[in-house]
Amino acid sequence: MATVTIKQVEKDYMLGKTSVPALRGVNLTIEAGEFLTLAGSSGSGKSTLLNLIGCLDQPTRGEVWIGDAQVSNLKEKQLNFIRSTMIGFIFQSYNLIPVLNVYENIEFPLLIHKDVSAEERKARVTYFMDAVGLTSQAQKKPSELSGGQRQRVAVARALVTKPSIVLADEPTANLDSKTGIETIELMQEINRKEGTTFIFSTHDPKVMQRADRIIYLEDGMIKQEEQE
Ligand SMILES: Nc1ncnc2c1ncn2[C@@H]1O[C@H](COP(=O)(O)OP(=O)(O)OP(=O)(O)O)[C@@H](O)[C@H]1O
Repeated sequence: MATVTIKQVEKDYMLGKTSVPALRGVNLTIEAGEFLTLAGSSGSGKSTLLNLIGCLDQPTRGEVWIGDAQVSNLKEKQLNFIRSTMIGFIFQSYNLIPVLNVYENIEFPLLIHKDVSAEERKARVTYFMDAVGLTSQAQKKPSELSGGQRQRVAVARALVTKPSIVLADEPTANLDSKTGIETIELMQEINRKEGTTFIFSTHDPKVMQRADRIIYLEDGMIKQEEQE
């Protein structure tokens, strides 16, 4: 089954009284387990599309489906449920909590999942902290880590709730090229192992080449697509 279906999606932002078209008729189907990137120059609509898939915003026209739910029809409570159970987010600026250590940052999104026992929580945090190679840094605060290590904490934090989709808006933008590619390779390894769908955006051609499918956006439309 398709994990994400985008049908004739348009998104306009209002800038004062002027309407700015950010997406202009996008159609896209993403299957479960894909490792896909959104490419395109600044302003082409990558973040807007990721925000719609992440249920952080609603399209002006058209439909966004996550699994079998059309998200534009859902109330805030149902959107919250989808966001917290089906989707993991990784941000350009990591968004870690400075006062929490590595272990606690990874654990944090699980604390609202009352159905996950303390034992299961510990097992999951331990598993994903190991998967991103940070077990030896468990007690460190984000300020004591390198950029690449911080982004690995963010990857583990996005995965700990076992979402079916992970969204990453320019996850390598603040990393040097080598660390950026290592981060993408880590995401790819998890994609292969866990079957999690990854959708990320990038400007960097070296990073984009690591994806199995590249969707090129231009002026709010899909211009071209490449598949490995
Ligand atoms: N909140 C907003 N209000 C008004 N216009 C916006 C808003 N967010 C985005 N836009 C406009 O929508 C268009 C698409 O922006 P978007 O951020 O989706 O592009 P992007 O490809 O992610 O760019 P970048 O690579 O710089 O992040 C741009 O013209 C942008 O200026």
